[in-house]
Amino acid sequence: MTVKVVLKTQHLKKSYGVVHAVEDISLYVNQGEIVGFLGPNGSGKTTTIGMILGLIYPTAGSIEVLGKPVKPLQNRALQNVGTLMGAPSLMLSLSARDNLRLLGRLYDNVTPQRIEQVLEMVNLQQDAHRLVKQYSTGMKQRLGLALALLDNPKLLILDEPTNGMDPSGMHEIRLLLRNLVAQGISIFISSHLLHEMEMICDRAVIIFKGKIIAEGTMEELLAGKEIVRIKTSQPESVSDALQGIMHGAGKVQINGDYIDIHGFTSEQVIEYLVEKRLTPHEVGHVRHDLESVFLNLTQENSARR
Ligand SMILES: Nc1ncnc2c1ncn2[C@@H]1O[C@H](COP(=O)(O)OP(=O)(O)OP(=O)(O)O)[C@@H](O)[C@H]1O
Repeated sequence: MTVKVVLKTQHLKKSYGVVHAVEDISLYVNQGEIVGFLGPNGSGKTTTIGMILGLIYPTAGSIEVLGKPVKPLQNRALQNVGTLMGAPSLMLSLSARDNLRLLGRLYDNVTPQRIEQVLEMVNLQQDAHRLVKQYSTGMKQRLGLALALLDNPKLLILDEPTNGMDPSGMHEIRLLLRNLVAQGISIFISSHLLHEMEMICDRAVIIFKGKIIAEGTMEELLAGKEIVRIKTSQPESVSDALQGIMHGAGKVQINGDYIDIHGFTSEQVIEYLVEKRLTPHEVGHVRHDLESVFLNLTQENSARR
């Protein structure tokens, strides 16, 4: 079975005078995937999404959505795309249902049944009659997603949709997005909330200063990069000795009585310790999460520039 690509950018670039907001972004989203677009503030996520949505003219590069090229200010390629950028624009003095009715008028096929369907998809039926000004941040974001879903999109493009939400609100959005994917919708989602994204996404593209610095499935991004943690009563001298032997490779961090060693396997660390006749109290591993992968990558890339 061939995998269908629902979003593809090639060598996308955007400069504002001397500011290179996006330098060379080539990425793709396969049908049925949730792909995270991750990067720190100012790394170029919103600019990239603006170009994908035809809102910003690229300086160079190409974009294809659902097999059609995206041309700025022409929305033909974006007919089957739903989007939510940050906090949604809502009519606070209307109910959620009336917000959906109002926006539904912009589309040809939004029936009252479809409105009830999207309310159900985002789990807002019980509160659909309430004024939106009484809604929590999480409920407003869910209503924003309902608006994005109104026209039956095949692809959702979400820019920081969980910003400002508490853990329970994020949990709901997480379940909701996984549910949408199970129904055949593909999702491209930007965020700097790495822990959240690790739980939501199938794949991630990590950008830094406008360029991709890593991409892959969560398993690929987290694989093969163990942190070895040793416990010792002399962390300073053990750390100095390790750094001396490692010749600048890897990274050694002291945390109280513990030393975390990045970039080496536990066998290598034990070999080094034996060589120096150092005996730690314990040698173990710490689980590598997306946040530590990300921090290491951004530190490495900052050092290189
Ligand atoms: N209209 C503009 N004119 C000049 N520079 C801009 C403009 N828009 C964005 N930039 C710059 O481009 C870079 C990327 O910004 P962008 O908003 O795309 O990043 P981001 O990853 O979405 O950040 P955040 O997470 O803070 O929203 C930043 O340095 C920003 O200051």
